[in-house]
Amino acid sequence: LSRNPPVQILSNQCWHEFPLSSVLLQTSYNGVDELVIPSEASTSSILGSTGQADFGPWSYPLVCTGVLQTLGSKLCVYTNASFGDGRGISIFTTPRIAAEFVTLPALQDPTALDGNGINTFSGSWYAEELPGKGVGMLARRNLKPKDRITAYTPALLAHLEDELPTMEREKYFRIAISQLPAATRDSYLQLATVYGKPQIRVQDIVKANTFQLHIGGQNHLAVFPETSRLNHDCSPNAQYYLDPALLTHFVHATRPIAKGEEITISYTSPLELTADRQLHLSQGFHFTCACSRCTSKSTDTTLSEIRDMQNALNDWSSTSKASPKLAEKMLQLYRKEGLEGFLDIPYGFAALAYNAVGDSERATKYAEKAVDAILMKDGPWTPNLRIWNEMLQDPKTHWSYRRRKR
Ligand SMILES: C[S@@+](CC[C@H](N)C(=O)[O-])C[C@H]1O[C@@H](n2cnc3c(N)ncnc32)[C@H](O)[C@@H]1O
Repeated sequence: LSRNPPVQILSNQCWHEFPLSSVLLQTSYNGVDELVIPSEASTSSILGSTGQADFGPWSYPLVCTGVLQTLGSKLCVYTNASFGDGRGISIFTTPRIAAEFVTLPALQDPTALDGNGINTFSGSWYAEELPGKGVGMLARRNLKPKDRITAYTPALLAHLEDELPTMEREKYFRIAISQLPAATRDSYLQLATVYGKPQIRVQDIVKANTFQLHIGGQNHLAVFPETSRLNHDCSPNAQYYLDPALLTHFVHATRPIAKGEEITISYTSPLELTADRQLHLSQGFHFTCACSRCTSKSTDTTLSEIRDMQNALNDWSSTSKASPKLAEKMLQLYRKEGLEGFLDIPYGFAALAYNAVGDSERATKYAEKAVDAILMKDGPWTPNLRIWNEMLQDPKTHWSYRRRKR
């Protein structure tokens, strides 16, 4: 190579940008009413003489906080009760971000959801009480890798601020939930809690069930009632991503799942050491994970082997120990750990390792697999896709081609 293009170092397995997050709740419990469910009368009183509401895309008059110092803005409750064919959505955010929400395909174009089978039961799952885990989601039929399991929009989205006192925030969250159509409100209120404190029930449900969506330059907590029934496993058989344009949480099978088997996702990075995963789960979600990896003695040893291999494969110096064989071995270790939902990184390393020794055919095969894996883990817009699409355009002109001696 005459012009030495910069080597792209693959970062360590990057965990979801918007993980199922744990929310810090203060615990001051004073003077709060139970949920206020809007009555028929109060609902009809906000409708004009035509029976149509006068609040633009929103179904109720806005209820807002004062200006929050940290945001330089107020936060208001925006509910669209007819969103998603009557499923409804409540958003607690700033007026500027609410205006951005309105421009999203999810709110602009009803066919964007229907046309993609979003909020439609896939027939793949059912929910059932499981010993020691609360309710879980199980496979209704045999599932294949890449089968879509769920695709749902959230009932509640809330700006991730940390200025409102807990009880004050609870008040606005309750208004948001109260304004949802009854079926959505009920399925929200039946979800699991972490603290079991009725005074902060709506936030408690957020704490146990939230994912995060980045909209308008700001993270928002998002609760998806159906998807919330997915329990955690450190070698999950399903993977998820969030689509900010469709406001949708997608879940796909990452390996064959037998009818009746529990469907799981990972709430924490499965590449963290066991003690770190356990700490994250006990602090964030108040349970002790007893999955096969958490109880296995070999998991941490395998993780450090994976880390060493990844470092070697990222080494592009003349003394590098990287080889296609090493990349294949790393792939095997991921599979041994049940990390089929996280194969984008080992597939990517395999693509680079093969291309580096001039085997563009195998490089293409693995780059295609990396793309498939990224699509299930990060969604179609992720910048990481570009890396592999660039290689797929023409592996032989890619910076990695013949970069290492065979
Ligand atoms: C998002 S919810 C999952 C559904 C929940 N089991 C339910 O009953 O609705 C998260 C809560 O489920 C429980 N959970 C999830 N995974 C678990 C696991 N592997 N072992 C025990 N409890 C688990 C914990 O109580 C956690 O706070």
